[in-house]
Amino acid sequence: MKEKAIIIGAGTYGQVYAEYLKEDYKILGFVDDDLKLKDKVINGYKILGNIEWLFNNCERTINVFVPIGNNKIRVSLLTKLEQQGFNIPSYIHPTVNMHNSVKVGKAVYVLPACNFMPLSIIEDYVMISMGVNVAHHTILGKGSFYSQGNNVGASINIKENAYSGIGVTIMTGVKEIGANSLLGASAVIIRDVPDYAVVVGNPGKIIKYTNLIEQIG
Ligand SMILES: CC(=O)SCCNC(=O)CCNC(=O)[C@H](O)C(C)(C)COP(=O)(O)OP(=O)(O)OC[C@H]1O[C@@H](n2cnc3c(N)ncnc32)[C@H](O)[C@@H]1OP(=O)(O)O
Repeated sequence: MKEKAIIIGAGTYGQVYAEYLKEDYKILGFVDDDLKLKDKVINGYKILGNIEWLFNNCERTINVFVPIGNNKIRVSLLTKLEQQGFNIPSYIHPTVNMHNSVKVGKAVYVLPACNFMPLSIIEDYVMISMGVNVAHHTILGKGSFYSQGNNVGASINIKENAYSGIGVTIMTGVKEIGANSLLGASAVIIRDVPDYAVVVGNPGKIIKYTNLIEQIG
């Protein structure tokens, strides 16, 4: 019998994850704080209640997934769920090619057709969209996010909550991508990126320092 699962966030990512997760879990429905969604049914799944309802009413044996692109929101919810004793499994799509030396943290989400070379590390709460390639010895830091088609070189330390837009390339030779940094769509990163930097273009250049991570995803 399939284990039960609830998905936090009924937005587009939540709906996509429901389609993947239903292969392995009995999806009970979504939890969402958006009042407009109260009592609605989305793609066949009920909105069961808001986040407060989940914490106050659900058994701790339930599996909870939080496929929310906004790093700050995802990390804060997963931290609270973990502290409160909920199961927060990872989801790795069956087409993902991951060498058995790759270390995978808690509540890591990886969509189809990603490739991970030996000895790469995926820390807790990382979210990865489809078609992302990660070379050896690279560390994807806690709570970071990778949009579709990212190409990440070898031996790069990507720090917590970094956000990488669609089609980004991070060249081997780069040592560090800063915490809370944001790599714009299609950027080609050839130098280290400081914390909170927003980098765009080829070659990638810093356009500002800001906490855009608060808003994006
Ligand atoms: C499955 C999925 O949905 S995956 C979706 C993943 N999301 C993404 O990939 C989006 C990532 N976000 C971006 O690339 C955004 O453009 C950001 C965050 C880098 C910048 O956003 P903002 O702060 O709003 O910057 P804004 O739009 O004002 O642009 C500032 C300047 O940078 C330029 N710029 C912005 N983004 C890019 C980019 N990706 N590449 C090149 N130049 C860019 C703009 O043209 C503008 O230049 P100008 O000042 O000469 O006119």
